[in-house]
Amino acid sequence: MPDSATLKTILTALPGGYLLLDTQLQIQLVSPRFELLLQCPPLAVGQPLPPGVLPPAVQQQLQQTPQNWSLQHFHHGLLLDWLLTPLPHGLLLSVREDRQAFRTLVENSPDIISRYDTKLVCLYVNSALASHSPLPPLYHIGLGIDDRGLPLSMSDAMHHAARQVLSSGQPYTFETEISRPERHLVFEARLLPESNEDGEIQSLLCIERDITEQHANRLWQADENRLLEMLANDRPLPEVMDWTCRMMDSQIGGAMSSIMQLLPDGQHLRLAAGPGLPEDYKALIDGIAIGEGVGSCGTAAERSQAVIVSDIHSDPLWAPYREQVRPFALRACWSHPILAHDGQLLGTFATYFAEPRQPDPHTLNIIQRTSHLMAIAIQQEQRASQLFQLATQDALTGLINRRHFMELAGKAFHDARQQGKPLSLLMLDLDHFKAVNDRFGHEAGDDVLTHFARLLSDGLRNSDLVCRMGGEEFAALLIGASEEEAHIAAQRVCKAVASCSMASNGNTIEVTVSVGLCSLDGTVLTLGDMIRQADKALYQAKHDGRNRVCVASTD
Ligand SMILES: Nc1nc2c(ncn2[C@@H]2O[C@H](COP(=O)(O)OP(=O)(O)OP(=O)(O)O)[C@@H](O)[C@H]2O)c(=O)[nH]1
Repeated sequence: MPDSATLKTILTALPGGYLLLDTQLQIQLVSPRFELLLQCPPLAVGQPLPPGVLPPAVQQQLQQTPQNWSLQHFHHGLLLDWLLTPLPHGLLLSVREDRQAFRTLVENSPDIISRYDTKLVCLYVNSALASHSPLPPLYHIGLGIDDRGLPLSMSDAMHHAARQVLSSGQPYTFETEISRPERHLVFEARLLPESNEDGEIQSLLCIERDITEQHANRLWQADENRLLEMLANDRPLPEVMDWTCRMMDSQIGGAMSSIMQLLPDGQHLRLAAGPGLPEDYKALIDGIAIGEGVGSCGTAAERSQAVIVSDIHSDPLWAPYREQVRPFALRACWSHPILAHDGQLLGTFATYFAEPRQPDPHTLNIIQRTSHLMAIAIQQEQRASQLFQLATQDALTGLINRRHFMELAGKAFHDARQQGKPLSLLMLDLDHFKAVNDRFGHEAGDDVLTHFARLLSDGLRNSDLVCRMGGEEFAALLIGASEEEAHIAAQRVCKAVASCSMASNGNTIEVTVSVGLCSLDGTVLTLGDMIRQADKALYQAKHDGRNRVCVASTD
C-alpha cells in the first residue's frame, strides 16, 4: 500500500473525486476533486464526515453493510456517478461527473440552460431557448448579454445577478418578465457559480424556467381570496361585481369585462357591471334579449354554454350587430353563462378585447371560476332579499308589515321634525269587514284586503309608506303632506273604495273604509302620539257613521 501522500497524488491525477474512509467512517484521505464536485468546504482528515456533505441517498448507502454499489444522483446541477468499493480496512467512495448523460439531459431540458464567462459572454445555450427566442441558439454563443437582443429588463437582471454571484460565490435566484404582444411571460432564473479546483469562479451557469402559469395562478389566487372575502362579508352585489370586472381586467391583459344579470322576465339581460367598457356601448347592450345569434352574451345565455367569439367582425353570431358595434373598436368577446347550482341561468360574464383573440387554458379557467363565484354572489343576494322580504312584508297584500313600518316611520318622523317639513298619518279600517267574511267567506275577505291594499297604494305617492298594521287595519304615512293635502288624499281613497265593486269568486263585494288623520304639529311629539291621535280620529269616523275621514282634534 503506497503512503498516503503518494496515494493522494495518484488520486488527484485521476478524473474522479475520491474519499477514503476507515471502518469507523472517519476520513483517511480526500482528493481535491471530491470537494469540488460536492461543492463542500475542505474536509478534515481523521474526522467523521460532517452531516450534509453527501447527498442523503449516498449517506444512507454508506451506513449499510459494506459491499460494492453504484448510484447516479443529481447534485448542485451535476449528474454524478457514485461508486463504493469496500477495502480491507475501510471504504473507498469515488465520484465522477457523467458528462455525456448530463449533456443529453441538458439538451433535452424544457428549462433554458446557458453558460457564461464572468463577463456574461454566452458560452453555451441549450435548444430550449428556441421556443422563446426568434434567433437560433447558436446565434447567441460568443455574444455579450447586451448584444443578444434580449429585453432590457432581462439583461439588467442578469448583470445584477452576476454581480451578486461573483461577489458572494453563492447561487442567486431571480424572476424576470417579458412582455410579448401575444403573451406576458415570467421566468424564474437561477445563476450558479462554476469554480476551478482553487475555488476561483470560472464561469456562470444559468437555469431559466418558464413559470408564467404558476405566476398567473399565484396572482389569481390572491384576487380570488379577496373576492371570497367580499362574499363572506356580504358586500353589496354592485360593489362585488364592479370589483370583479376590474380585477379580471387586470388579470387578463387588454380585457374589458362585463357582467349581465337575468331580468325578472327571464327573457332579457341587464348590464350589472362593466367599468372598462365605453359608456355608449353599455347603453347599447343594456336589456338585450336572450337568443341564438344575439352576440356572445345573448347566445351564451340561450345555450347555457360558453360562447367564444374570437373575431366579432367575422363571426355570424354578431352579424346583426356588426355595424352598431364597429365604432367601439371591440373585436373579441368571450361570454360565459352564470348558472345557479341547479343549472338555472342567472346571467353572463363577458370579456371583450380590442383585438381578435382566443383564450388560453389559464384564462378560460379563471373566467369559469369567476362565473361560478358570481353565481354564488347573485344567489346570496337573492336569498338575502328573500329573507328581507319575509321579515318586512305582509304576506297577503305585499305591503310592508307593522314592524318595518314602525322602523321606517320612526325615521321619517324624526327627519320631518328636524327639517320642519309636513308629515301626515292616515289610519284606515275597512267598515263591517266581519260581515264580508261572514257572507262571502274568509277567502273572499282576503281578496278584498288585497284589492284594498292595491287601491290604497295606487291612490298615494310612491314615496309614502303604506302598511298593513294587521287584520283589516292599514296605515299610511304621507311624507311631505300637510293636513290639507293628506285630507284630500284620504277622501280620494275613501271615494275610490266606495265606488269600486270588488270581484271575488263570482261575487261582487262592496266595501267602504273609515280613515283617521293626524298631521305633524306642535302637540305631536312622538310617532306614538301621532298613531294614538290618528286612531282616535278613526274611532270618531266609525262613530260618525263610517265611510269618512276624521281629522284628529288638537285639544
Ligand atoms: N278574510 C280575512 N279577515 C280578516 C283578516 N284579518 C282580520 N280579519 C277579520 O276582520 C274582521 C274585523 O272585524 P271587526 O273588528 O269586528 O270590525 P268590522 O267588522 O270591520 O267592523 P268595524 O271596524 O266596526 O267597521 C274580523 O272578522 C276578522 O276575523 C284576514 O287576514 N283575512
